[in-house]
Amino acid sequence: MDPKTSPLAQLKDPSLLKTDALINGEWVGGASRFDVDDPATGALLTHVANLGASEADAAITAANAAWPAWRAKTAKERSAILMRWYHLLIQHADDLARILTAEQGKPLAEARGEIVYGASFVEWFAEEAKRVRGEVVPTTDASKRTVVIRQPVGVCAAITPWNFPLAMITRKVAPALAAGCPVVIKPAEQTPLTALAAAELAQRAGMPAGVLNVITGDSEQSIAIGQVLCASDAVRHLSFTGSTEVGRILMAQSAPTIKKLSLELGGNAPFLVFDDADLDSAVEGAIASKYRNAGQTCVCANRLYVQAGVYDAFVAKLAEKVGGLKVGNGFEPGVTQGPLIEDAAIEKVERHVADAVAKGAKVLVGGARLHDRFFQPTVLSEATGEMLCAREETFGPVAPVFRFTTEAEGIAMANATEFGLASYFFSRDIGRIYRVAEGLESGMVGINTGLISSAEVPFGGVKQSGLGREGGHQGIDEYLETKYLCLGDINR
Ligand SMILES: NC(=O)C1=CN([C@@H]2O[C@H](COP(=O)(O)OP(=O)(O)OC[C@H]3O[C@@H](n4cnc5c(N)ncnc54)[C@H](OP(=O)(O)O)[C@@H]3O)[C@@H](O)[C@H]2O)C=CC1
Ligand SMILES: O=C(O)CCCC(=O)O
Repeated sequence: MDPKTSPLAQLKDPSLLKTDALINGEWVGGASRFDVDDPATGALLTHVANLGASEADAAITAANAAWPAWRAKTAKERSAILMRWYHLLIQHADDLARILTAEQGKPLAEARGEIVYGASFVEWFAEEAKRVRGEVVPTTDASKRTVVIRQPVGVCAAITPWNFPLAMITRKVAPALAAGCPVVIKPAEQTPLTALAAAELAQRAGMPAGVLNVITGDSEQSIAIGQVLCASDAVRHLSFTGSTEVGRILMAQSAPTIKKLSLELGGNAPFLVFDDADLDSAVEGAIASKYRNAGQTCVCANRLYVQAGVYDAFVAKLAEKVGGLKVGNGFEPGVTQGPLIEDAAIEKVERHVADAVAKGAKVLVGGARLHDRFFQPTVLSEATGEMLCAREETFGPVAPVFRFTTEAEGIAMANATEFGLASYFFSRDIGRIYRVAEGLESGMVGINTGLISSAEVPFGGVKQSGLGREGGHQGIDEYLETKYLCLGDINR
């Protein structure tokens, strides 16, 4: 790409554009580079250090060496560094958003929203660092005292996806750092630049060398890096967000070292609208949930179930609103839907739509690729359980709308999946709200809202959507070991 027309040419602070990896406080170029492209234009943005197994090993060694001093800092000292990092992320939000849109494609305003959201995990865990408490347990033996303390687990690895290039890193790394653990981050091949810019700001915040390391690599090297991270005895915890398939591989690879795991995997979220719902609010919620990040979010509504009495009215209102969404390059003002991340992603969306139409779905709006990686925001009515979109995450801007009659049937359809990350429903009946919220098999339930994420709540799934919780006061527990101390003979 011509450096003058590159979206990255307009950074207020060009030194945020880092293309080397960060190991032990040093920027490392490596022997080869891989391309990072703008998914909206296909143009080359830059080349990034293509590292592999030996550099992953070096990063683990550096992190392990940095651990004693990092854990020995007081919580207040670690908190102060995290708070400085938070302020720098916010101060540079415009540049970070620009980098994020350039490599990921989401509209600039949405990218800026992600920077603020991503930074909020750093702020939250800077505060939580000071609230890691132990316990004194009343004993049944008068000669003993029993105490429980909590200590950092050790070196933590974070493997993160392209759909939230900052937030998926900070949601893992901030609690680890707050707890006293050093980290090795492996960002996605498509979106290393946001991760590296955030790492540069962590350096400026005073993060000691080796405490925060970023290893970049292409897809092939990612596999090698993943193997090293999983096989290492020094790495005590691995946190991963991405596909269930890769989550399973990492879990198997971590078995020999019995690593602690946090896994945030596929979603296939159901979104139910009951006859008693406020329909305008349900349509608004569906748009927010389904079309955020062009449908490329693991908590995006994937299957919309609407009760028979309001089905026709709901789909008509939804189709009308979806028809008004503006698709285009994320840097264009007013655009709400950017490109999909890669060719394989748009091909999957096309496959799901073609399959649904072949099996009887009607296209109410959209239904086709506009050009390149841009897909029309789509609403399909008369969706049924035999369609691919009922079973697999589409990860794109397609809303298949299924019909149900009774509350029990709606819950059963929603739960008919091996996944259980988020679910949503709209109802104004308080009894139903409790029944359905308790009946849905998912780690999170949005009730009369399509947006549920924030730093202070526990994010995570049940069933094959993963293990552990990120965010909330629970988020730091993943990075702490519980140790029980038994003091005997106290009367001598
Ligand atoms: N739960 C969620 O938030 C997400 C779900 N997905 C789902 O997954 C599908 C595929 O997306 P994709 O990006 O390929 O997701 P992946 O699960 O393949 O990738 C996520 C991260 O894992 C890395 N990775 C992939 N394979 C390995 C491995 N064997 N060892 C170590 N690291 C590995 C990737 O690196 P690299 O990029 O270098 O290959 C990336 O950093 C999407 O269509 C969507 O359905 C995707 C992203 C997020
Ligand atoms: O895993 C994802 O797809 C990111 C979730 C975004 C969020 O925190 O809402």
